Amino acid sequence: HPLLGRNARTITSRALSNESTYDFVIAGGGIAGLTVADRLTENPNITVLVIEHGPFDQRQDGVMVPGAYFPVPYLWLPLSSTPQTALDNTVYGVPCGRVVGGGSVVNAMFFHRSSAVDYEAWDQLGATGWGWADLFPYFKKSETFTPPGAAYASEHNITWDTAVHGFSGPVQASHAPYDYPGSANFYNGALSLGIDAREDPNAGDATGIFRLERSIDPKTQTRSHARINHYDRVIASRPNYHILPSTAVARVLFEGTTAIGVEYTNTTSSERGTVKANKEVIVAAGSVHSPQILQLSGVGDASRLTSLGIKSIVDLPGVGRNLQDHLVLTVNYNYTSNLFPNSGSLSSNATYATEQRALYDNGEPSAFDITATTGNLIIQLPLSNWTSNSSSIISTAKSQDPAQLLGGNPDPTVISGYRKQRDAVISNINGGAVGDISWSTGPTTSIYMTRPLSRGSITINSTSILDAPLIDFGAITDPTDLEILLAIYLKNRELMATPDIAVLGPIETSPAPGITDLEAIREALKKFLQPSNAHQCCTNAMMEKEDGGVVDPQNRVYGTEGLSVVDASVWPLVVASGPQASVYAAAEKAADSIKERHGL
Ligand SMILES: Cc1cc2nc3c(=O)[nH]c(=O)nc-3n(C[C@H](O)[C@H](O)[C@H](O)COP(=O)(O)OP(=O)(O)OC[C@H]3O[C@@H](n4cnc5c(N)ncnc54)[C@H](O)[C@@H]3O)c2cc1C
Repeated sequence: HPLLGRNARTITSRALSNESTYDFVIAGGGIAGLTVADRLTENPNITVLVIEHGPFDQRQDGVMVPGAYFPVPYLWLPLSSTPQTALDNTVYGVPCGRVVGGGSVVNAMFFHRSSAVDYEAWDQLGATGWGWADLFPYFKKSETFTPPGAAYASEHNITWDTAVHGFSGPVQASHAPYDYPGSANFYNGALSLGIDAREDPNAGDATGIFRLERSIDPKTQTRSHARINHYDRVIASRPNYHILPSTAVARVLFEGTTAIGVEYTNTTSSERGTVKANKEVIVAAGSVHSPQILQLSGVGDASRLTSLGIKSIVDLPGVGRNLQDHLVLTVNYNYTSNLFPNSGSLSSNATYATEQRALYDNGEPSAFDITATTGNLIIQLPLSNWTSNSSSIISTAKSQDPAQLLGGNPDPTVISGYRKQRDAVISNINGGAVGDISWSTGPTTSIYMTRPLSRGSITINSTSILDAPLIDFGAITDPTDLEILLAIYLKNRELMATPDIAVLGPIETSPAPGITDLEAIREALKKFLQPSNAHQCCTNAMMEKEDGGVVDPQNRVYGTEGLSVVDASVWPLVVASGPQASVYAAAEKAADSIKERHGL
């Protein structure tokens, strides 16, 4: 092979010709893309080219140092939503990473699995073979977990179950060796409300209160991201693994319905070219951009694509439908007697910040070990633990007409899949978590709504990859979601009123200070709600084609040959935890499936 033998860290388009051929071409070098590239190139006879829209990061503090996380570099800018009809037509930013390593380079580094019931729902919805027991070995394979020291762990209520972790995988995972004193108040306040302490959320039950594991190398207290753990880690011995950065995959090239390569364009020089794939084109551009690439390639709703002048290769109306994310509501407080230090201290107290930075640089426990502005603890609960009103919320959910909710005359297959998803979500609503509360110990408490019933979409609006697609979160188009959010918000008021937290003197400043009328609270929540926590998924769902599905359980795009999708866009349902641990595990599983079908 002409490209073998070059141990190129990166490859430039000048080194490629339109005749250049790899076994696999991967569109998008984020978490899933680099995980799969790493596993495929374990075989020295297999060549892989990853084409990534963004550049390599420069290992600056904003990437590597948890406490220096804000402002976040390498976000995809500008990227915005369509006006959100249920939120007064407000337009919101769409947070995504655009860098080699994708979301793992810019995310808040929380690294944890969801409850088994979430993956069981995938399996039931058509992702056959993707249940908890199927994914479990891949969760272990993906991580090297380093538990904290015993004394520190017992002082800070950190517990874990060794049997469920991996100890030789690529992602370095650990607990922060530092915490603010207010965390104890949060923890004890939660227990006093009857919320269970979970020994280890990674064991199949991710409900209760627990300390968050992070994708951070405990030896250096720096981010373990996909470029480090699935590229830098192996590249010295992999001349068969190439990355072409700062280049957009413009479309997949077909011969009939067989994918034979891709067309790409440099994102700054607009230089264009094509490259061939012998065995497969693997799409891994994330849940916003993977459906965009498929649609631009003629894979999607045929009538929509034809109206833009794109030749239809396969009519798959589910491409770009089923967009899900976690919604975020920030509740702000002034504290009359908060403890020092807290998560606000790094920005408000220069002496403390200088002292903590010196400790960090010296390798000692420091506030810089914690992701800036976010707490170490989280509460995740099912609906019936947030509210005594769950049966009335379930009735609201059941009374909705799925076809009406989707809007825009959706294909009957998409409606059919949505109905099945709703049944699965509603039947588990008192099982797995539907939302979270995390108090940073400083001015902000974050409420996450992690089990939305509303659905959004990604739809191309031009024939160019350099134009953003229409991104419609469909936020709270199902009014049930607002009721669930309201329930969590009200529970948070109870939490803040427990003696352990009340002693700190929290005074709410937004979104609904002093308001008790429920309708007025709903309106206030809508004003402060963010439709995205950067956890977009599910836009190329692994479901039956008759249910609006896009890929089969081996990640292959229906109606095509040589084309697969491996990123979070293939999930049928969003998981009710930070997604990245599940993206790594699902990509490990996809890599095994690809190897198997090619006899590798
Ligand atoms: C700000 C932020 C904070 C987050 N915090 C957390 C957290 O704390 N915990 C957690 O679990 N999850 C978190 N996430 C989410 C998590 O990072 C994502 O779920 C995960 O990265 C998704 O993986 P993926 O492989 O599907 O896509 P990505 O990792 O997003 O990778 C997709 C890649 O494809 C590239 N691409 C797009 N279009 C093209 C194209 N046309 N051609 C070539 N390349 C293309 C993109 O540049 C990107 O690098 C966060 C995400 C963000 C953005």
